[in-house]
Amino acid sequence: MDISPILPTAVLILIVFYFLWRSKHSRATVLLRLPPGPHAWPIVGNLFQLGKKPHESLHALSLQYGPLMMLRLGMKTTVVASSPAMAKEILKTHDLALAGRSVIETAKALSFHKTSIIWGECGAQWRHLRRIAASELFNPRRLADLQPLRRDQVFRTIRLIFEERGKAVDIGHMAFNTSVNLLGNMIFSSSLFDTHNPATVRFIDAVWKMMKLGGKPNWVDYFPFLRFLDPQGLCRETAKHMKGMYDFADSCIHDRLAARSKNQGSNDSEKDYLDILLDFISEDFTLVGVRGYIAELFIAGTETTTTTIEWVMAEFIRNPQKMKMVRRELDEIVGGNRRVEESDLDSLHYLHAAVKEIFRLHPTAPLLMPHKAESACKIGEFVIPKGSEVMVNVWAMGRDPAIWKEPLEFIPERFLEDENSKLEYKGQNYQLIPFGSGRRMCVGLPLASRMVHLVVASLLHSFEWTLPDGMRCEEMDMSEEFRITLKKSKELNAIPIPRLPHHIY
Ligand code: HEM
Repeated sequence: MDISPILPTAVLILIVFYFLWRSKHSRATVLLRLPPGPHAWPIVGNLFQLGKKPHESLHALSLQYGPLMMLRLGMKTTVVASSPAMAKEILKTHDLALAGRSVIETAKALSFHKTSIIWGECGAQWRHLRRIAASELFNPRRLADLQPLRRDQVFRTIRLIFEERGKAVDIGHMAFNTSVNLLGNMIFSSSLFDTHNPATVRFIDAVWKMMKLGGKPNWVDYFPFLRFLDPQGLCRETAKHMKGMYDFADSCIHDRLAARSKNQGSNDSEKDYLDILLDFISEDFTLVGVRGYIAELFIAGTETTTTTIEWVMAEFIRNPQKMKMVRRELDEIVGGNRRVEESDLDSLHYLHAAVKEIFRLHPTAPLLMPHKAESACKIGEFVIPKGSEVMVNVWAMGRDPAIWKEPLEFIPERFLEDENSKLEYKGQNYQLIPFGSGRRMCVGLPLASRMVHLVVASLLHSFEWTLPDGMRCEEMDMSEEFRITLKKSKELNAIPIPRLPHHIY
C-alpha cells in the first residue's frame, strides 16, 4: 500500500488540531485575564503596601493600575473597584455572584457570625434576618411609632450639654452615647436601658471596646493557619467584650420573657425591637439568634452614626460660612422658641445637602464591607476568581476630580444645584454609595438617616459651637484614622453656647 499521502494528511490534521486547540486555549487565557495590580511579594503579597490608611493607599494604586485591580493580601486575593462604573458592575450587574462575605476571625468570637446579617452567607437564614430588619424594625410605620422615643433621647443629650454649658464637649463621645441610647431605647425601651444602671454602663463600655478592637488589622485574617495562636490576642479580647454584650442582652431577654408570660403583651405600636424580635422566635430563630441580633444592631448602628455626626459637626465648625447657612435654615424652619422635631427634617434642605457632602467626603465605611466572590465572574475583559475578596473604594470615588468639582472642599451647595441635586445615597447613584448598593446594602439606612439628621440638627439649632483654647477653625486637625469606620483621628472638642431661651432646654 502506498502510504505517502496518509502521512502528510495526518500531520496536516495534527497541525490543524494543534492550532485549533491553541486558539481556543489562548482565548481561554484572554477570558481568564486577571485584573492588573502591583507585584505581590512572596508570602506577604501586597500587605505592606496597605499602610495605616488602606483607602488612601488603594486609591493611589488605582491611579496606577486602573479602576479594577487585584492584590494579594497574605493568602487572600483581593479585588478593588475604584470607579462608579466598576462599583455598578460589582453591586448590580454581578450582585448575586459577589454578595458573599469572607468572615473575619474576630466576628467568629462566641459564634457571632452564625446568627449575623453582616457576616451571613446569602442564604435562607440571612434573607429571613434581613426581612425582619427591613419589614419590621426599619419600616416607615415602625420608625414613626418610635419617633417620640428618639426625640426624648436626643433632647436628653441636649439638656445634658446645656447643664455642662461652657465646658468643652468631646463631640464623638457625646454622639456615641447618644447613638447607643437611641438604639438601646428602641431595642429595650427606657425601662431596661437605664444609663444609671451599672449593668447598662458595662454593656455600653463593651460596645465601645468592641468598636476599638474591630478596626485593628488582624494577621489571622491574612494567614488563617495562625488562627489557633491568635498572635495579637484580638479574638480573645473580642470574645471577652462580646460576652459582656451577650450577658446584658440575655438578662434583658430573660426579664422580658418573664414579663410577657404575666401580661397579655403590648399592642403593636407600643412594641420595642426586643418584643418584635421575640415575636419571631422559631426553630430557626432561637433566643441565641435574638441576642446575636441585638448585638449586631449595636455593632452596626452605633459607630457608623457616631462617626458621621462627628464629621458633620467638624466640617460645620471649620466652615463658619456654611454654619451660617445651616443656622439660617434652622431658624427659618424651626425658629428660636422650640426644639427640632423629626417632622422638620424634610424641610431642612441645606442640612440634607451637608450630610450628603459628608457621605461623599468622609464616608463612614470607605471600602464598604468586603464582599466575597461566591462564583467567578467576568467584568469587562477581567475575571474575578471565585473566593476573592471584593472591595469598593467609595472614599476614592468621593474625591475623584473627574466626578466632583473641588472634591476636597466641604461644599453642601453642590447637592442643591444642577444635576447633583437629584443625587441620593440610597444605592442608585454609584458615585455616592456610603451605604453600599444591591442585596448587601445597609439595611439600617432609614434609621441611620433619621438619627444623623435629627442629632445634627438639634446640636446646631441648640448651641453655638466654639473651639477651646482660642483655637482658630483653620487650625483644626481634619486627618482621618482607619478603624472599623473612618474616624476623625483627633477627637473634636468644642464648647457649646446655648442659643435658645433657657426654658426650652
Ligand atoms: C451613617 C450610618 C451608617 C452607614 C454609613 C452604614 C453603612 C453600611 C455599609 C457600607 C454596609 C455594608 C454594605 C455592603 O456590604 O456593601 C452596611 C451594612 C449593614 N448595616 Fe449599616 N450603616 C449605617 C448605619 C446602620 C444602622 C443604624 C444599622 C442598624 C441599626 C445598620 C445595620 C447594618 C447591617 C445589619 C448591615 C449588614 C447588611 C448585610 O450584610 O446584608 N447600619 N452599613
